[in-house]
Amino acid sequence: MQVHKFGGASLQSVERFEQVANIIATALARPSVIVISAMGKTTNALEKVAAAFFEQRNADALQLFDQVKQQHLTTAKYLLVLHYHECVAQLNDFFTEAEWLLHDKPVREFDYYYDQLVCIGELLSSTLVSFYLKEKKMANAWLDVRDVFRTDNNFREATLDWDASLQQVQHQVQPLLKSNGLVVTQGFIGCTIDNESTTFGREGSDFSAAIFAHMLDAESQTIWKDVPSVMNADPKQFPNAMPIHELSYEEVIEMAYYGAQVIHPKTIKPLYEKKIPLQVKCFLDASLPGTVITRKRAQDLPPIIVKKTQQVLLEFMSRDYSFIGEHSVGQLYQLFEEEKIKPNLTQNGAIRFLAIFDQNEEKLQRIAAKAEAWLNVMLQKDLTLTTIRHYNDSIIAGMLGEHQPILMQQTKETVQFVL
Ligand SMILES: Nc1ncnc2c1ncn2[C@@H]1O[C@H](COP(=O)(O)OP(=O)(O)O)[C@@H](O)[C@H]1O
Ligand SMILES: N[C@@H](CC(=O)OP(=O)(O)O)C(=O)O
Repeated sequence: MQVHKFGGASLQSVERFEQVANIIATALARPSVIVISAMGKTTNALEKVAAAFFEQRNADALQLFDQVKQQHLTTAKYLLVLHYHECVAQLNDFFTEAEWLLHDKPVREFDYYYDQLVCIGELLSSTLVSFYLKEKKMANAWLDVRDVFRTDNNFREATLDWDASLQQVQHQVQPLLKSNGLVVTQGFIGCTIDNESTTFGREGSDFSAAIFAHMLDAESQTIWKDVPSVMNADPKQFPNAMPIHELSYEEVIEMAYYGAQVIHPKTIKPLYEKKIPLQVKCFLDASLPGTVITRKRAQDLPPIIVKKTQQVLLEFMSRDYSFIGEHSVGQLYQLFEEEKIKPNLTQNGAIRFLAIFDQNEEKLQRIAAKAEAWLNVMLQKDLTLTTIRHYNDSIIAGMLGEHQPILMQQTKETVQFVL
């Protein structure tokens, strides 16, 4: 069996739904599990709904949610004739799930409401895909993954209960695959034992697909993207980026760790453990070779560049020339954990500790305020963190130009600098 994942970009318009259905008709083996992300930028839109609700701007939240609703209803109208009413009935169930909550008052933490609302994106898009495949005479079973993936209640960064989830996969998914050939389900989301929805963190659908691949001993997992393959840099930032057709799990895990937004970092481990190849293919042209990721170490890789903009530097300095030792750094990491925020790069000096983060004004201000109890703290915004794997001197010189980096770290394989 195979696992295929279609991300938001592959479902951002009616034409793209048609392309996805063509790929499913022609390029997928049976049985396959099809893991679906939310349409286009729906997750961002639902994040705004959650924020408005939590600030008790219920009317705004309902209005923002209505835009999400209309977008899905319009898509259903364009895609479906035979199965239109059945599909709208299922979409309405999820609309009601969200609206029921949006009329309420928040009494729990933000992350809980975030997950209850944001998970709706995947439930809606997978419903559309499932009915559209039926419309195209492709039998399939739609599965609410919340009945299968058990997680803890660490909302927005849930941890999977592998044993409990494996049992559900065996009891529910395997029979569905046998009888239907195709199972359409959601990425990114799961559920606690108390029936509360959870999410695995932004862009977590690749990870969901890898969980299925691992548990079902898939022959392969394929992620369908809007790029020809994994490239040696984001082609949106570097138009001359080159395709890379073969990569090792290790290389991809490093790329993802440094912030390449092409594959979610948690995806590799479940595949690595079962030696399942990960393919990245282009949904715009399925005949392109794409990238195959396996245990095999690729030779002669070009420099691989990951550029993260909108970075913020927090500089923590000791007040009295005492060293910033393990204890102080440990306390800082505790603050980062409390705020559920991870530094992208750190550097420890005698009396200084530097940490680079993605921009998140509120969280970073809170960390700075708390750390000021024992340290001086400075914050610098609008920086760019560049990571180059397999670098050479000329590429570093070309990227630095006349600039002097604020921070630079270099190992044999990787150089990182902040400008
Ligand atoms: N090294 C890279 N190779 C290819 N694409 C990359 C790379 N780094 C970043 N990207 C970006 O990843 C995008 C595809 O991922 P994404 O938008 O998350 O797709 P989806 O949401 O559909 O899964 C591409 O459009 C590209 O801009
Ligand atoms: N919809 C979620 C999960 C996801 O993985 O999406 P995508 O596959 O489009 O990156 C997000 O946007 O974070």
